[in-house]
Amino acid sequence: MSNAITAEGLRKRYGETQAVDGVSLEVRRGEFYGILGPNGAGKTTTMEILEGLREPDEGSAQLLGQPSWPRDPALLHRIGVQLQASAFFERLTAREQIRTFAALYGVAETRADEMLETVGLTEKAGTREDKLSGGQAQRLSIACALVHDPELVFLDEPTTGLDPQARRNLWDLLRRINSAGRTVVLTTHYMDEAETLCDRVAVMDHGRVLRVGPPRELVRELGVDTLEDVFLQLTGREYRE
Ligand SMILES: Nc1ncnc2c1ncn2[C@@H]1O[C@H](COP(=O)(O)OP(=O)(O)OP(=O)(O)O)[C@@H](O)[C@H]1O
Repeated sequence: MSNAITAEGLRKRYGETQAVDGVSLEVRRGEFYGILGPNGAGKTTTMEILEGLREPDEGSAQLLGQPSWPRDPALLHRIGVQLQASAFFERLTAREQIRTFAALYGVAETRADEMLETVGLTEKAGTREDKLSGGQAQRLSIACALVHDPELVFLDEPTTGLDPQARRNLWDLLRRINSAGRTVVLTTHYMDEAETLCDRVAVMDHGRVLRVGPPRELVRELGVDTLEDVFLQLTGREYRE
């Protein structure tokens, strides 16, 4: 079977900024894959190209065996993308939001309500999206990305802004999804998160992939103690500004 993702020679420039500068990577089916890098490393742009939301200037990506660009509507049912909270439908409650996403995918309302429960938002089901806290909106966006049980899920910094308990709950949820055979690709600024969840990580900086491997192997190869040390050694930078 083909990889979940195969990307070759991706490049993307915004004006003077070479955001992505020759990224090639492979994500296997069923893998939990992390993209790490300092601010501005090109993680989000790379994800957007992989998701088929952005056209690369050069290079190409295959998503579940299909070209990611031009966007193939048949792939939409098979992938889940966590959108920013600003992409919610205006003035709908949490329940209405996720039921709307469910309806777009032809998924039952009961499944939408279950997902709300899974991310701990049942009590907020009747709250309008603009009245949710940052962490609650974050969890709602993740629930919306997962409502149609996609084979491949993309999450961009999913636990940023969550309190420790919500973060653990989300880790459990992502582990369950992955154990059920789903492929998960995420970006994160938290090295403990990458170490705990990811089968392999790609460390990026300046639009390039510097190194790929299982966290523990990278630690061993570089002769350091933690993934944080790996990050520091490869990028020469702390992982947060
Ligand atoms: N739409 C855009 N227009 C112009 N420049 C952009 C755009 N999107 C990203 N950039 C620039 O491209 C570079 C890479 O940005 P990108 O968001 O991909 O990095 P990132 O690794 O996700 O960063 P962060 O961790 O801060 O989210 C940055 O220098 C950013 O300022």
